[in-house]
Amino acid sequence: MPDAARTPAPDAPPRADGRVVAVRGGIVDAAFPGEGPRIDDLLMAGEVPLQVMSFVDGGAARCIALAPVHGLGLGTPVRNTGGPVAVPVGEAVLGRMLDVFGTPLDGGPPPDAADHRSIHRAPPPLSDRVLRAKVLETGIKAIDLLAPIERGGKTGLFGGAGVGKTVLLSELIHNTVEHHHGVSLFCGIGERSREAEELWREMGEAGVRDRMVMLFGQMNESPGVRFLVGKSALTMAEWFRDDREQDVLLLIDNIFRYVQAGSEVSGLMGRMPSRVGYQPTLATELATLQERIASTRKGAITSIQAVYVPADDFTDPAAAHIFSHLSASVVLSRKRASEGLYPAVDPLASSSVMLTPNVVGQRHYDIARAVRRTLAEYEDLRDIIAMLGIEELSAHDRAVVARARRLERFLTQPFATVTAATGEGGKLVPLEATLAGCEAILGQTTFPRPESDYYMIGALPWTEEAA
Ligand SMILES: Nc1ncnc2c1ncn2[C@@H]1O[C@H](COP(=O)(O)OP(=O)(O)OP(=O)(O)O)[C@@H](O)[C@H]1O
Repeated sequence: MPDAARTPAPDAPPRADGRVVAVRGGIVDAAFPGEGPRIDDLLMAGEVPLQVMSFVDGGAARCIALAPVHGLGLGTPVRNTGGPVAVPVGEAVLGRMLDVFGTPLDGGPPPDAADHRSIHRAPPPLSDRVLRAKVLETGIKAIDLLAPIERGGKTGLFGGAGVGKTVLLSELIHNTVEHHHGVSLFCGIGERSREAEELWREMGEAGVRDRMVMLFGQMNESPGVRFLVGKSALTMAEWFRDDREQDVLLLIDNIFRYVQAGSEVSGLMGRMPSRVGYQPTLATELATLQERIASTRKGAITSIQAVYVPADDFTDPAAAHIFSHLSASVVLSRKRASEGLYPAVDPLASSSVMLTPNVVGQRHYDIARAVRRTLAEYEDLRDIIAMLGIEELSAHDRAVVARARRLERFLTQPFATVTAATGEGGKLVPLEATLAGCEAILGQTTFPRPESDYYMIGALPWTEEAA
């Protein structure tokens, strides 16, 4: 059924009222005397919005509550709005902080939007999609060198708890939103509300709020809200792409929380869990969202998604499924974070489909490979060093270690978003300076400068002697 037909007309005749017949946690069953609602319809049980998820034996609609269910009881009247959850779309949402329904969280009036659209939409057909193979430069050395972000593609920032995903995402927003021609959309799913408020303030201070929309369904919200807020954000992004033919930068913190909300919903619905306790529908649920994040002839949606990795286990089914949708993966490592090597990008585990000679050029490709090789050799030597000491290494291996340790430090970088904590200003490094710096270190055979000189700097401030 086309989406337009599913969007409720404001003057649609009210459908027959139903009644609540069961309430279990966030799940509500509603029975209707005559023609009942359809899947995805939005119902109102008193003040509590419900979305129809399935039908139980006997015909009652099984719904997920999109607000706390306090006050609901058996017999509470249920009204069918006649359409699915719909959000305001258009210029009116720019500069606003909204929730899953497009209701303001910023204290302002509701967005004055001419149009509302269903949040359940099909992805664009394959024939409309385009591949651009262009890189989005971020000014972050480790990312631009080893896992270049694709314009119009999807990038994941993977990491366990507290390794710096949110900090890295904020820095990427800081570095890219200002230069991005088009609009930016930030979608917060299941994270802390405090971080949301900080980001809102920072965006105001940076003066980019009027080109940005922020949507939040944070950790204090019901699983239904966290499950749907990503779709609300995409519906708004699609309007800018399709109706305005603009490029959109879509930032999601944290896509794992979407999977987790789906798993909570599934559990509440009484579905049997699958691998590692996840919902049996994990792959389809993730695909419904990820497939919509697509670039078409009209405009590109570039998305950067933070991905929480439970217990640092990268084989976790949620992490593995998310990974399969991405064109670039920036993996953050706990070991690097513990050594203070921020951003804690793991140079060997991070990757991007952009890192080929055809896209980034032969020189960049060769330097990235040489950096990886040097760091991999150092990894292999670490055990020997731990057991026998560095003195036992050959002169060649000792030079590899010296180069690798300087490269590791050169790939750290002070961030503008953690200035207050570190006492330093942020440093944006052009790709050319990153390449030149790595090339210089790779070419070194003597090492007159101590490793610490390379730590938390921007571009190399001196000319390296390649003697
Ligand atoms: N680039 C950085 N420079 C300096 N410190 C950093 C950097 N990245 C992270 N940190 C430190 O690590 C802490 C945790 O970072 P952050 O909140 O981004 O982690 P996270 O992976 O998003 O965690 P969570 O999963 O709990 O949301 C920060 O408060 C900061 O102290």
